[in-house]
Amino acid sequence: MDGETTTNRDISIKDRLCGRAIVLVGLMGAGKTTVGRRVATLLSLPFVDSDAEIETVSTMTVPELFETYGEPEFRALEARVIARLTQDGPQVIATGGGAYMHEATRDLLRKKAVTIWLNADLDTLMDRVSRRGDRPLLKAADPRQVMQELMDKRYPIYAEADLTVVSRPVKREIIAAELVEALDRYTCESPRS
Ligand SMILES: Nc1ncnc2c1ncn2[C@@H]1O[C@H](COP(=O)(O)OP(=O)(O)O)[C@@H](O)[C@H]1O
Ligand SMILES: O=C(O)C1=C[C@@H](OP(=O)(O)O)[C@@H](O)[C@H](O)C1
Ligand SMILES: [Mg+2]
Repeated sequence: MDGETTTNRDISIKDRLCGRAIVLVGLMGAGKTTVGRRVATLLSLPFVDSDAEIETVSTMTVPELFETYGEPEFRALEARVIARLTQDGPQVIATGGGAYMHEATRDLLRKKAVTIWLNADLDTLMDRVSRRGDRPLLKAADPRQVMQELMDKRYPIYAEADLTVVSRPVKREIIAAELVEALDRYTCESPRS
């Protein structure tokens, strides 16, 4: 079977979501945007990326928002955008790496979503983020050190997500398939009516 076929199992997962969104959390470079889009295709669900949505509503890029208004304003906007997106029912939402650190966002997602942490090691993350320079937090003298500090601070919080999938240097289709399998198991074991 190819990686893009929607099966009866995938349709059942959608039913068992009972209106919840599938929300990907994790550090920059974990693959939330890339894998999230594939999972949405597999499950025939809409896909939205919170950074892209923020850029649409603000008509600014994420780096411009950080530069013009600072990180606290970006975080406030991010929390509002995610709160709105979770009203829209079953869909796959890729969040920006800092979104799940916001306590009110975590509380909301506990009720409205199945959350999945894409957990990657430092080498994998650095390899992936080094391809683009559009992450303001990494515009530092030692981006690897910044990433390590973010791992130390954020991984205990990401671990609160409903599910964890290990993101590693294998094809993105494999990670997407593992995520769907994890969702299948989880929605069977934790049904909601
Ligand atoms: N499984 C994978 N294998 C190889 N490259 C990947 C994989 N997942 C993501 N990438 C690449 O890594 C980079 C960061 O991925 P992205 O989805 O933007 O991460 P995030 O949204 O978590 O910051 C992108 O260039 C993407 O194409
Ligand atoms: O980790 C973070 O705080 C951030 C992650 C980015 O998104 P990705 O995780 O999709 O790279 C983006 O929201 C912003 O640069 C801040
Ligand atoms: Mg992303």
